[in-house]
Amino acid sequence: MDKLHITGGTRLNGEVTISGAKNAALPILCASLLTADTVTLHNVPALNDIGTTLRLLKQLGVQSDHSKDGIVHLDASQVTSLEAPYELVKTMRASILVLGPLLTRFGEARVSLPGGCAIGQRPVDQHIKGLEAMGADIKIEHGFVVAKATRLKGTAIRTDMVTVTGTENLMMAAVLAEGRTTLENAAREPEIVDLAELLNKMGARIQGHGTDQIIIDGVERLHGASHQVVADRIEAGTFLCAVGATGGEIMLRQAAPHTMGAVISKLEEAGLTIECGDDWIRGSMSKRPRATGFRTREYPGFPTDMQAQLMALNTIADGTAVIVENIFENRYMHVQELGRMGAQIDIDGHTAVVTGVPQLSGATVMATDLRASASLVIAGLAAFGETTVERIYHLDRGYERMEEKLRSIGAQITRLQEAA
Ligand SMILES: CC(=O)N[C@H]1[C@@H](OP(=O)(O)OP(=O)(O)OC[C@H]2O[C@@H](n3ccc(=O)[nH]c3=O)[C@H](O)[C@@H]2O)O[C@H](CO)[C@@H](O)[C@@H]1O
Ligand SMILES: C=C(OP(=O)(O)O)C(=O)O
Repeated sequence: MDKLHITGGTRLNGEVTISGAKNAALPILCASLLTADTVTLHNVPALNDIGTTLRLLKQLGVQSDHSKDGIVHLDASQVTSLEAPYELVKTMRASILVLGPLLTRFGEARVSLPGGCAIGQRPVDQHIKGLEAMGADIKIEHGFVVAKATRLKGTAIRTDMVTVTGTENLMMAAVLAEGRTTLENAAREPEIVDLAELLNKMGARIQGHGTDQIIIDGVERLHGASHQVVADRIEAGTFLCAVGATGGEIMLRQAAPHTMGAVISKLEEAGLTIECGDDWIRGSMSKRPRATGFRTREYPGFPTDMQAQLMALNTIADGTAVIVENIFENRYMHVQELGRMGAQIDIDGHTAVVTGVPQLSGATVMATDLRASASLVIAGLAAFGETTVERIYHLDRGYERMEEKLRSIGAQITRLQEAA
């Protein structure tokens, strides 16, 4: 299993190109199942989760190629299987996103209950409830969601909570359903807007994406389209936290600052100077960070996927920050590892109280999930001495060439490859 070795204490300076968003690219790849024509995607990041999704689609019969420059062509004209097996689904939450497309286009699907980051229970009851409301017959059998329908029928669906992949699955199911579907309490994340824009290019009739009420008028069939995946706001936020922790100046290219309002304003509160253009962000830091409390919320609130990284910045801040994680019940697994580096963090239920220390000290730590891994890298970059981050396969699920990008702006970070 690969590890990262970091020598901390170097300021970061330079330019980084932000990749396409994992959480937009994954549903968009699954959307290719909705048409027999070719879908061409640009700006698809080279990540383990993308590889897993392409393998899953291949197993269903979808032909694809992923070029080095991030272009993927997908052809779902010959779908030969309607089953997503456990082996391909176990590591990745987003694999549940083949359920809606398969069911609505082929009337049947058998999808293993998904894995993904172990940050909470993460049931898929709202996906199932919504599809049942559209007329699907669904059973859970031997760890699989087994769904059947003749043609799904549009209806009004109100999910009990705001769910990102739930909204995506139901939106994809609704595009080929008979009549109008209204999704109430819908998620408003930029990745949902990106998916809806692709679907509309394919001939879908979706309105209201980006608001909490999405209206979808079903059509008989969709056609091929070409689409550029939106920039990864979490990757961009992670790099800004890194420069906030080490000091220095970073220019992020091909970023989407309009999707990052809550993160940018918290980072400014922490002391970074941030300037933005349409597709770039410049962030600089020349002092010790200020303690900055926050509560995670659905978009446009502060994203849970940035909680661990901003916590890492708070560990060396001046003052005490109160952090509340509202989305997932088990998303503080980085706290113990940050503690090994000298961080002072107390947890009480959903609340973490971080008392900043002047300096962290390097240690061997273990990554437990994707964003937890990123927080340990940030802590290692800022710490005095050597840090080894173990189990970085989590990081490889969601960050494209992270250590190369960090090295290009001056970080002393290397990957230690070990035979499995
Ligand atoms: C691939 C992808 O896009 N992953 C993102 C997606 O995950 P994901 O789509 O899994 O997250 P959800 O928005 O669905 O989850 C929000 C909350 O609702 C609960 N819930 C959700 C669905 C359901 O049927 N029942 C239920 O109880 C979840 O356990 C969680 O507590 O949004 C999360 C919240 O922004 C992000 O952290 C993930 O990075
Ligand atoms: C939690 C995440 O991913 P997933 O939903 O794929 O587990 C994430 O991207 O931070």
